[in-house]
Amino acid sequence: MSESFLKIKGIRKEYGPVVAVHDVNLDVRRGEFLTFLGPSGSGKSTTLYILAGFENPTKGDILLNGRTLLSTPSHKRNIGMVFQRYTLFPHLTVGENIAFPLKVRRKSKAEVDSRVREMLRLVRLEGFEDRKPAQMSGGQQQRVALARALAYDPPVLLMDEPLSALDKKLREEIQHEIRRIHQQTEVTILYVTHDQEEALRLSDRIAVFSKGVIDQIGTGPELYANPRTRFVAEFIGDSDFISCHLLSSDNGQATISLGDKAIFERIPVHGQAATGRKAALMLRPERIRLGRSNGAGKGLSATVNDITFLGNNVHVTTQISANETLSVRLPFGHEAISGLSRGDHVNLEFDPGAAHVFC
Ligand SMILES: Nc1ncnc2c1ncn2[C@@H]1O[C@H](COP(=O)(O)OP(=O)(O)OP(=O)(O)O)[C@@H](O)[C@H]1O
Repeated sequence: MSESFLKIKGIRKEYGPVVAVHDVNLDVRRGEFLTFLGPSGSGKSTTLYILAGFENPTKGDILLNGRTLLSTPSHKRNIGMVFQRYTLFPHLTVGENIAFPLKVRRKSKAEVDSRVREMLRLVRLEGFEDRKPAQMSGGQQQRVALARALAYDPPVLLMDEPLSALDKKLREEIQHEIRRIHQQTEVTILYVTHDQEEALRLSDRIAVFSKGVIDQIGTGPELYANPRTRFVAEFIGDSDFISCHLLSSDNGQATISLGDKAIFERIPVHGQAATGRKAALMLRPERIRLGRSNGAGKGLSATVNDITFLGNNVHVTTQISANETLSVRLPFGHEAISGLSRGDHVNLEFDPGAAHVFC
């Protein structure tokens, strides 16, 4: 992974009055696994279709190794695709499906046969060569689709929600396979999903889409630890937002008050910070420390509302004011939970770096 070899420059796409993509800019590195993550309608698929050549942008350009792709028709772009709806040819066998893009490229029979065997090995489907797609499970079919897309060694592979039709267990299994295949082939992958867990599991970097633009791009841990917008904070990881007052802000760090007395300092602040204004404090449930209240704690006073057992975690909902709650997640067996019950008074603390203020 080094130099930028795929560049998306100022892409905009209008469908009549609908602006599907406003202004998307992206530098993709060779060998990178980059995921477009965002809610339905945020412009992920449209951006991918423009890369594939199924759609033309209203504005902007796409460069592969410094040369525009827009003048090259879709079938000549040499880009692999695995789409949820871009299914296998039902009348061809698995082997014939994988061989198809090679035959189109007029490869010799010996080359086709050896490449089909290699691809079947890569997706761990040796022995399935003569089956028809209908005789295979959904997960196996997607692995064949992956083999077919990779057969001619494309520099870039586009995947649009390829696993959305599969159940959770199978999805995880194929995610694992996709990761292994990416590491083995070093193909550059652009992957679309609206599932944050899938994005975090697979990607080197994630581009978070919102309303036709990329709100933020970074590795999973970067987006989780340093979300620049409230939207990204809500989309990656779990979070609660409570209202606070901004007392002062300096150099990207804020001092805030919560309720009447609790004051917190050095909290990263985002947006147009205006002293004296109301803002939203974001906290992750797993970054809050919960202790028994002795009335002298320097954190937030709260009352336990509910305790839910979730397997390896325990989720504690606390009431911090008449109409605001805050969730705390603790590992099962944590000493803070032992003997804890509804109605107990507790003290909640967090490190300044574990919180964010959004104005
Ligand atoms: N052919 C089209 N004609 C008109 N509007 C379209 C067309 N294709 C997409 N749109 C609109 O553009 C916006 C972005 O759509 P797009 O499919 O790119 O979003 P997405 O993030 O991929 O969503 P999903 O996860 O639901 O596929 C949506 O508002 C959609 O309705």
